[in-house]
Amino acid sequence: MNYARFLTAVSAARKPSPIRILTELQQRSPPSLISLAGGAPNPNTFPFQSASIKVKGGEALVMDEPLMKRALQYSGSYGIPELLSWMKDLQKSLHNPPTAGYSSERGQMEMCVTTGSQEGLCKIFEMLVNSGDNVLLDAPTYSGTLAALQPLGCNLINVASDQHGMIPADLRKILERWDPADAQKPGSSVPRVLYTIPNGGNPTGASMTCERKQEVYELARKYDFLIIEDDPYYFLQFQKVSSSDLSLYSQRPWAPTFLSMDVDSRVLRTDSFSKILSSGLRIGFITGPKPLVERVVLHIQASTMHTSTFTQLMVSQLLHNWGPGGFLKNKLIYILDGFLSFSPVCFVDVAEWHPPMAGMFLWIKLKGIKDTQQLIMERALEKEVLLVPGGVFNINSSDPCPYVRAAFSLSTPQQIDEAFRRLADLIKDAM
Ligand SMILES: Cc1ncc(COP(=O)(O)O)c(CNc2cc3ccccc3n(O)c2=O)c1O
Repeated sequence: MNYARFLTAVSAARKPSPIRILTELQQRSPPSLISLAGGAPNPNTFPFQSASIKVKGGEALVMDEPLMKRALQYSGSYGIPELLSWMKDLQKSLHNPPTAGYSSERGQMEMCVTTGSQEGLCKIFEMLVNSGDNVLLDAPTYSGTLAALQPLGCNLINVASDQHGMIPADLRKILERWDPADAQKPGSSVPRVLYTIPNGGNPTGASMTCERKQEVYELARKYDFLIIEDDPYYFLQFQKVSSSDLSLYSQRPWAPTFLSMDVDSRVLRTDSFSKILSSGLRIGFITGPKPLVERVVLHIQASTMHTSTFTQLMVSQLLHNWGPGGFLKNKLIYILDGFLSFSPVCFVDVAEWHPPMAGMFLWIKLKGIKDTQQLIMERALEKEVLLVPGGVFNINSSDPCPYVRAAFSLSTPQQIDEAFRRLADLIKDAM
């Protein structure tokens, strides 16, 4: 793969930070090394001495004095080694990416820790998207992605989707505007990036089938574009997995990921611990070709420097205590029966929806309502119910949109029923 043609001028201009090189050199050196190089503060001056964090149903995480000094100090921009190696093992076990065995030049699988997958997305977009570029994505889509992409001045091209995710036939029809042979030509307008949320889409709850992913990947090969697989709801797929035995993952009932079919090293995958361990800890991961992950890390060096060392160490201790099998056993059970059995009678005559396949959202079309913005932002609060008007998930948020997004992660089944009873009243009043 010729990655140079995918980089923005800003990303191509980034150079390794000399200070960060020294930090990483020091971290790889024996304790006998005396460094007068890095401008790191002396942890003996820090007020925090140790910590013990109680874990539900498991052993406490202990940070004794030496570990606390490390936790409070600068660390490497890729992420701390023990967390990265744990995640690399998990990615290889779950997705068996062809790129794991590639050379660096061929796009060997590499990873870095990000401060939430939101940071990862933001830095990936800054690396790949120039003003005026054509970017493919299924809409509606995550409003945080639109917020990161639209200020870059790119041209967002909406690929139709349904309850099974992006529709390859529509993507093919869009791409027929271009000759694939032009893709590598300088100044070509052939799209170079496709963004999608393959599981438990936000806001739709839709998940892509294996067949659709394969068709999209073949189109990516034909027109030579990169795929950004934003998958924070991967572990929130409702089809139960019978075993936490990693070796069985190749037969798991879930559709394979784009990462697992990436023979060309053209997939950048963002994962997140927000929906399964903690959203406030801000831990995400990028998995992708080494030449591209390296450039994201250069941006991290010049911005956040690295994700909190303390947070990374805390999560790493938990994951090592659980082991990969324990992690999957602990975190794959995410069934909100209350919502999945959701079918309040009061609601079916005023709205329609598809049951979500994963994630935490329901995408609801309100019958007889042209645009939900005013209904939700002005009238819903009177009825003491709040949802997100669907327009915020569309490329043109001012276009009328009859949908609302409901999140079912924070409410009890009883609260959900009551909320929809109130919404049904609101819709009937409005009609
Ligand atoms: C598809 C997709 N990709 C990336 C992210 C970012 O997750 P991170 O790993 O935590 O950075 C998200 C998070 N989505 C949301 C976050 C959120 C935070 C506060 C309040 C509301 C929020 N609502 O509504 C959201 O949908 C997502 O849905």
